[in-house]
Formats: sequence, structure tokens, C-alpha cells
Amino acid sequence: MADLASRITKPDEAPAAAPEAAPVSAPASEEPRAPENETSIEESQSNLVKNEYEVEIKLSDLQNDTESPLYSVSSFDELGLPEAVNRGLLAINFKKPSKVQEKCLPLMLSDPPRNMIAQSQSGTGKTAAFVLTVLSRIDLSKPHQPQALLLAPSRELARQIQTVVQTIGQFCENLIVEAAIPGAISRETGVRGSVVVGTPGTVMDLVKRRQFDISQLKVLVIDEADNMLDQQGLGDQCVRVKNMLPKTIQILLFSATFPDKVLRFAERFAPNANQMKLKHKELTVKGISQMFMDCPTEKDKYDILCKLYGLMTIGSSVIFVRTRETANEIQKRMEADGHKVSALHGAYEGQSRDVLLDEFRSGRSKVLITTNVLARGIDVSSVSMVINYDIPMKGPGEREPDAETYLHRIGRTGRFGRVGVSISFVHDRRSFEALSQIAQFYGIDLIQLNPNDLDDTERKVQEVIKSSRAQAEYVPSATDSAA
Ligand SMILES: Nc1ncnc2c1ncn2[C@@H]1O[C@H](COP(=O)(O)OP(=O)(O)OP(=O)(O)O)[C@@H](O)[C@H]1O
Repeated sequence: MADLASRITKPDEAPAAAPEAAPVSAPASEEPRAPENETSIEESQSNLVKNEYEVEIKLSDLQNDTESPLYSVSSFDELGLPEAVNRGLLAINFKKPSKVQEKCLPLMLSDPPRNMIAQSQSGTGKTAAFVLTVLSRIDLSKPHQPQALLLAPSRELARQIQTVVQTIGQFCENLIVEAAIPGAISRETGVRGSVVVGTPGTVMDLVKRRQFDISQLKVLVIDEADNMLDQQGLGDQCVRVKNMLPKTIQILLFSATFPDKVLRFAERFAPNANQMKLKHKELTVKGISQMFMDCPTEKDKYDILCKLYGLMTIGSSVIFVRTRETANEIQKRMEADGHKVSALHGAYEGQSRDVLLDEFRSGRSKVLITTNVLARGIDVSSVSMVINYDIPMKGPGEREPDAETYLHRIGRTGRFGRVGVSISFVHDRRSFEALSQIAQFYGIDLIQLNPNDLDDTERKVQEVIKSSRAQAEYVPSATDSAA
């Protein structure tokens, strides 16, 4: 087993300045400079007070850096999208496509339609890639005829994708986008939109009750496809949904992770698909400084978490725990200790979950404790810190490190070129070895934080996240804007 020591930077070796942030914060001087009119943090509509930590970062620098997943050589205009869709992109300040958008869109839009399996790092714009395809393929003269079905693993992600379709499609006349999630579709009318975004169980129910006409569907998108097709989880439901759909449907599968076993299944699910794939070591996002805290005992994790509260509220933070019970317990204790936190997990009723996430998106609540239900896809640009209170584990008896979930969890920060910090807590040999294996799998150099020197932790974290505050404003996010 790999020793974590080989993958970490010890506290005394850690560079003083945001180590992992360097590739983002230092504009690549050897790369072509951005045209003057590209979006920069100075130009953005930020009302944040500027502070000494701020660094000048231009999205255009990243989009000109051939090493960046945001790199592209073309503009949206060159992709042949409908005019109303281009207007939508302009309205939300999307100037250039990211790599996954630039590479996949021409393949997905070609005729006759071909299936697609696409992998790209978290926060690199996969949603817009499939949303642009959907908006280009539907016939707006049939506004009540379901033509595209988009599936996601959680209610929250389905709602978020619905917002992105509505936001990018804001100039598409007669566009009706419905969410097929519990409680959203009226029993009297059934599904009445051309684009339907839902979770697989609810979609199955609607079809069985004949409230969803699937006969004219042209596109099936499965977001977080490795999770959705996993035979241990939602796989059966997705296969059942697919088997009911027209045989000619175009299938688009997207995720940041595609373990080999699931990829083989995905290739059968979406035959003859064009593919965009990444190697393990290409998967981590450079803007995320990945740190870990070796806590003396499990009990100490709570005290250390409370001491980090001030850092968590510089931006917004997500704390991931293993169970709903832990989420409730930590929330109760932190509130009793005078901290303002909220908790969201699957035991809450749908409407309350919606309210909780909307409050977090808008910044009314800044610290969210949650389970893996929010590990994937959720896009809140202000999240500057992710805490893995428990290391994610999987398999029988949860004995195996869950490298995919780790990547998705930390990917809630560092969205589209922003920077952020993740801190993973370990407290015993098992958690230490699990994190060690995850670090080795991705080839990450984790930065060790000293639980006895929280001033040092504060310094290291602040150097990264304070520099990200203004960045978080540099371009509006399609989801934030609607929150
Ligand atoms: N071309 C673009 N220009 C500017 N911002 C963009 C562009 N494409 C996407 N974004 C923004 O980038 C952010 C991340 O995009 P998105 O949520 O689609 O990431 P993702 O790749 O699906 O991530 P995850 O793997 O976590 O699901 C969003 O806030 C989105 O609005």
C-alpha cells in the first residue's frame, strides 16, 4: 500500500503561498495574452471589497492555456448553434467554449446523430455542452411534445439542470422545460414540456401512469452517467427507462469520472458512441488546493471543524459526512456552539431540500453539511472550501476508498477556473490509508495541515481562498443567476 507520506507536502515543506493555486493565479506568460476586451475580475460587476490577497486572474488566460480544460480555439459563433441560443450565451457572458464544449458539440450536433460518452473535469462546463445540444435539436413549434429527456441522480441536480436549460434557452420562444421530480408534475396535465429533466424513479412512474409521452423523444442525456449506470445503484432504473424509449434516440453520457467497469457498460448502453476520455492523473482540477488534517482522534474532528468555522465563512463551504445522522448531529452541536450552519440530506422532504439549497446558493446560508446526495454536479460558484469530515468509502462494509466520490465532492469548489480548498480529515490508520490510496490514484500531492497549529492552517487556507473571492464574480454562472 502506498504511504501517504510519499504523496504529501509536509507542513514545514509547504510553500508559503497558495501552492496548488499557482498554475491558476500566475498568468502563463509564455501563452498568448488575452485580448483586452476579455472578461477579467476588474471588469466584472463585483461589489466585493478588494483586499490585499487579490490576484489578477483572467478567464481568458485560462482559455488560452493549452494545458487548461477551459482551453479552446474557437468561439460559440463557429459552432452553428441557433441564433436564439447564441443570444442566451451572450446574455450570461459565456464568451468562449471550454474544451469539452468545443470538442464534443460538433460531434453531438452532427447528422445523423451519434451517441456520445464524454468525460471532463468537474466544473468545466459539461452541462452547457449537453444543454446546447438539446436546445439545438428540439422543434420549438411543438412546445408541449416531450423531445428531450435529461436524467440526473438527485432532485437538486435535476432542478439545477432545468435552470441551465431555461437560462441558456431564455430567447427560445415557446421553450417549456419541466422537472420530473417528486411533486413537480401535475397529475391532471402530466408532462407538457419539450424538455424534461428528472430523476429516473419519477420518470418511470410518469411513464407507467401514462402521464409522459415518450414516443417522440430524440435525445436522452444522462448526467453523472457512471453513477447513474452503476449496477449497484441506479443502473437498473436507467436501463428500464432506456428500454422504453424510441430505438433511434441519441444518447449522451456525461461525467467527470468513468471507472473502467462502468465505461464498458456505458459503451453497450450507448452503442458506437464518440468518446472523450481522460486519464486518472488528468482528472484533478488545478485550482483546488487539496489539503488534509491528521486529527489525533475521531472526537477531535468536531473541535477542529469548529475552529475552522471562520475560514469556512470567508466564502461558502460544504462539509461532507458519511451519514444523515452525522449531518444532523454536527448541525445540532455547531448550532449549540453558536455557529450558523444548515444540513441537507435525503431524509428531508423535497420542498425543504429546495429551500435549503436555494438559501445556500443565494449566500443566505454559508455553511452546508451534507451527505453524498450533493457530492455530484451541484454548481455554486461561491463555494471556496470543501471539507471531507469523513473520507468517502464504498463497497461491501465500506472498506474501499471511493476515489470517484472524493473527486466529485472536492469539485464543488474550483468551478470553471476559480480556486478553492479541500480539507480531508483523517483520524486513524484506516482513514489515513484510504486517503493515501485516493491521492496515489490521482497522483495528487496533498498538503498536510497541523491540527496543533491552526494559525498556520489559517494562513495556508486564506492565501488560497481570499484570492478566489473576486474571481467568483468574474463571470456569472448560469445557475447562480437564477437562484
Ligand atoms: N463557456 C463558458 N464560459 C463561462 N462559464 C461557463 C462556460 N461553460 C460553463 N460555465 C460555467 O462553469 C460552471 C461549471 O459548469 P458545469 O456545472 O456545467 O460543470 P460540470 O463540468 O458539469 O461539473 P461537474 O462535473 O461538477 O458536474 C457553471 O457555473 C457554468 O455556468
